[in-house]
Amino acid sequence: MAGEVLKLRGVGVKRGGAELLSGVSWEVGEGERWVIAGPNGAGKTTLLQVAAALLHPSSGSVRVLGEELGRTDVFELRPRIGIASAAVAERVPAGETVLDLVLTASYAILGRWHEEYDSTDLGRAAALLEALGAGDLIRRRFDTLSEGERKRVQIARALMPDPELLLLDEPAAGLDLGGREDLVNRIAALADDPLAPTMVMVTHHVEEVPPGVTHALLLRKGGVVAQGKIDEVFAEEALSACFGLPLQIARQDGRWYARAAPRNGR
Ligand SMILES: Nc1ncnc2c1ncn2[C@@H]1O[C@H](COP(=O)(O)OP(=O)(O)OP(=O)(O)O)[C@@H](O)[C@H]1O
Repeated sequence: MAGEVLKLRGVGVKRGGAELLSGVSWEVGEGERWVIAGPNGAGKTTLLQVAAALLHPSSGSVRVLGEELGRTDVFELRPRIGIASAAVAERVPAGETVLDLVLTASYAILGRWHEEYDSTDLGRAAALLEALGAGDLIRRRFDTLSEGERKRVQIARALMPDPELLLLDEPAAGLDLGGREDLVNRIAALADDPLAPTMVMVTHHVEEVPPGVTHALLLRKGGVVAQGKIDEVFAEEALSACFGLPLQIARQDGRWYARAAPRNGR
């Protein structure tokens, strides 16, 4: 395998008596593009939070970018990881501008204070927003943006610190069809870019998986159903077991489609 980016061994997470994850072992190599898929409540966000060094597991071991959680300063580790998630978006201070939201990612903080940013920082933030199709939003307040605009700005923020690991939690959730397709294309461009960081995205919908994703992990009830190369994992048997219903899967032009298997030939 290419250089190791994530290594989880027997990871469990318990909260309030509930087992959110159990026995999760998973390795991600440098340059790989992963999707974590599974039904509501499967533990996808929890797993991403562990990978982001935002959540410490109750059991097992986690190594992120060569650092063992529990034995490393997570405040030094976190700026090496870019994350876009609803949990981050919810904590954006009222009135924060798009530019400040992207800039503050350099310090892995939310809310501009008295930090200094130079023209290189400003140029990078502007270029990233431009690349995500959000260049004209730079002076806007984040809290006035549409859902689709917010998603693109969040990805620009996640990329700002030039992370070694990029984590996207349901990047297309809440988008209309045009917005979803636009975002899938933008993530596909990232996935294709050999200079882009190792990437892990979470989704419920196989239709949201961009071409260029190389690996998949299927989660159900906190446990791994299947993981490995996407062509092998996105098979009818494994996806049906993961989502708990018989599915038919199709692939066209690098995109995946799923529907419930017809009953009685209908
Ligand atoms: N603090 C908590 N205490 C108890 N249960 C929790 C807590 N936080 C999350 N859960 C439960 O853990 C399970 C996994 O949650 P998680 O958000 O990781 O799932 P998910 O796969 O991302 O779900 P979704 O697709 O619906 O976003 C859910 O059943 C959730 O209700």
